[in-house]
Amino acid sequence: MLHKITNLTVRDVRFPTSLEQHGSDAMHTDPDYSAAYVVIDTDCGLKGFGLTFTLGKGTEIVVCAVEALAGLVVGKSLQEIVSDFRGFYRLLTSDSQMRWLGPEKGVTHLATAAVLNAVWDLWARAEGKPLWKLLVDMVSHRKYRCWIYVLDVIAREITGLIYKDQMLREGYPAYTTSCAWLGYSDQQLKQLCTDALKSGWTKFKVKVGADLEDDIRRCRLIRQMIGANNTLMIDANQRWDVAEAISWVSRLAEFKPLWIEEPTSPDDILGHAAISKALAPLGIGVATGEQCHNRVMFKQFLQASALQFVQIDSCRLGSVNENLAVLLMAHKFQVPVCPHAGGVGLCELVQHLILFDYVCVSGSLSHRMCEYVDHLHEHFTSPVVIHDAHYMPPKDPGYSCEMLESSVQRHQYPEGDVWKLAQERQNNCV
Ligand SMILES: C[C@H](O)[C@@H](O)CC(=O)C(=O)O
Ligand SMILES: [Mg+2]
Repeated sequence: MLHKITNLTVRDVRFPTSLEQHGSDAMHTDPDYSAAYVVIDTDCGLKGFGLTFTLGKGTEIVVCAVEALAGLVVGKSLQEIVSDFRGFYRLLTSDSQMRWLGPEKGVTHLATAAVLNAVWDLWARAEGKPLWKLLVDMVSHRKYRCWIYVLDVIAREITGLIYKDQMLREGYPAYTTSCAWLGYSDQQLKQLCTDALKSGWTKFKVKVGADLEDDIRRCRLIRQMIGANNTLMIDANQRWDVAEAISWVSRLAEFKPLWIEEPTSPDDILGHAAISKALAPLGIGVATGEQCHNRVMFKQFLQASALQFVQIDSCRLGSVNENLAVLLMAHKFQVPVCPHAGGVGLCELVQHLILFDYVCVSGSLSHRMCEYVDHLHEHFTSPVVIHDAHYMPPKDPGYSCEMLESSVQRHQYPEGDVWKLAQERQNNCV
């Protein structure tokens, strides 16, 4: 069957997470976790679902960008796309008028991610496999032709499939960010840590960067809660300049964080290198990637030894195609990949990529773990399964991107019931 694509729709779906400060950090104090949600229809009735993640306002701009790309997708068949996926990736990212808006960064790249995520979902569904298994099988059949530009640093040899059974049995290790968003009270932090420890979590991330004294208090509290042997990470979401990052994190070194995440501007590669060098004697690494535009930036981060943990993002980079390139480069440079997840749908998507990374690329769990955030999974038709702080490999065909239609309708902005109600409340207050 050819699976000719007959239609592409995109919707602005938002969740009012800011009301309870879920997802808050030093730079994003009121995030409403949102998605530009794409559905691809085909002539045989099979659909592909994809999304990219945003924080509320501005999702409508990503929706416009997806609409601008739709004409490049509709009318093509799945076979046509996947038989030259590299060409299709270039088509989406190199349109001679659209590329001026990027290239391969910002809104247009988020839109590319949403569209390509839907295409990969469609492909995995057409093959009747979860996406991670489709990728693993592609490697065993030597069908990897999805990356460009970075061949100079890509490792060609890919390890075998010996780790698959282990993953199916035990799952992929995860850490939680859910206990310590910046807007949570100390009481809330304590309660959430207690619950998480009971559920088997051993690795925790805490938001920092707004106020040093607050950070010291919160890091002390969380370290007391989790004990000396569990793992702590800290995340500043780009709040500092380079010198400030070094002095601030040095003050937090007594709490033994494994990494400082996004200490400064995500574009400052040499700044990250300087921070990495200064913090290495304290045993603190630098992690970044959730706002790293593309594989070319990652290549330079790796070449400059500017990060010690690569945080791929399933919706920031150009979907699976570009994430594969980054996984291979990280392997080449022997830097562990610890994906960014959370948001809405990011856990659902990125679990496929990290499973592939373990089974076919890295074959190692040393200093490797995938982020987990305990929000909004109930809106997906195949939500993540976490067991004993591990991601259990998804079994359903596809890329786990499909949302419940009832959830999409309720949260569609601005006409969904959730937003109409919020608007009415606001009008009554005025
Ligand atoms: C605004 C988002 O919640 C951001 O804080 C997420 C993040 O940095 C992370 O999960 O890491
Ligand atoms: Mg982060």
